[in-house]
Amino acid sequence: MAYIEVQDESKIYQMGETKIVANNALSFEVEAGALTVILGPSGAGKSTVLNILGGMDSPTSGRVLVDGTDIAQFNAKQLTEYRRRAVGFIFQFYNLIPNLTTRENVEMAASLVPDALDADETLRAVGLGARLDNFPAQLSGGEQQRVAIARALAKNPQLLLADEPTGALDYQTGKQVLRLLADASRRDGKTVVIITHNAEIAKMADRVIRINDAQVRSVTDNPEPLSVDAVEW
Ligand SMILES: Nc1ncnc2c1ncn2[C@@H]1O[C@H](COP(=O)(O)OP(=O)(O)OP(=O)(O)O)[C@@H](O)[C@H]1O
Repeated sequence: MAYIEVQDESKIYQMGETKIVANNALSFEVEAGALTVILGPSGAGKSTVLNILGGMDSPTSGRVLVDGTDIAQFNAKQLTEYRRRAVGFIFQFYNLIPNLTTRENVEMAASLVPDALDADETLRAVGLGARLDNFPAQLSGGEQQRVAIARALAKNPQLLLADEPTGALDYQTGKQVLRLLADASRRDGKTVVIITHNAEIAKMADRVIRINDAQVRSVTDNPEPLSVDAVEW
């Protein structure tokens, strides 16, 4: 059984008289420990499905099995527990707390779970050992995104979800961030899902799920995913 099984998942937003079908009967699987990219243009429905996988939203219909449990059926309390314990979420614009230091941002996330990793060690592992007492505004965009990755990793979740994690970063900095996410899968066995509109980034994935116009258009496995260093855009 795959770690994630999305079955016929639809999400419809009702805006007054208008219905917006953001996800239209999506079905796909994500394997445990693999690096999966969800690829598609702006408006395709990628963030919608990632937010559902992250327990931040629920589908209108369909099943979303994560490690054998259908999170589509979760009530608000169960979703809160799931978000806290099972998922590390990385946003395009980092979403750090501006008046907490790097260390405090990571410690706060770590305090949500019983088996958290040490905040300082996790920050050292992403190359930020010298910036523990800095505030987010004192860091570059790439450094802030690395804090956000450390914050997600420190909770030690099985699942890492990243929504356009390199979207606000330049090429070299984006590569550093992708390298950390690839290591989380390849070295640490985390299940990593990255959404992007960049087809080049998809070449580093074990599996690429293409979404367009609210539907899954293809699911392709890369027998030989490229290393981050070989990916160019
Ligand atoms: N909360 C919401 N209320 C109403 N419509 C929404 C909501 N969230 C998303 N949508 C709509 O659903 C569709 C899919 O949006 P989504 O953000 O999932 O796409 P995306 O592929 O992630 O795009 P982008 O890369 O631009 O973020 C869009 O038409 C969007 O306007």
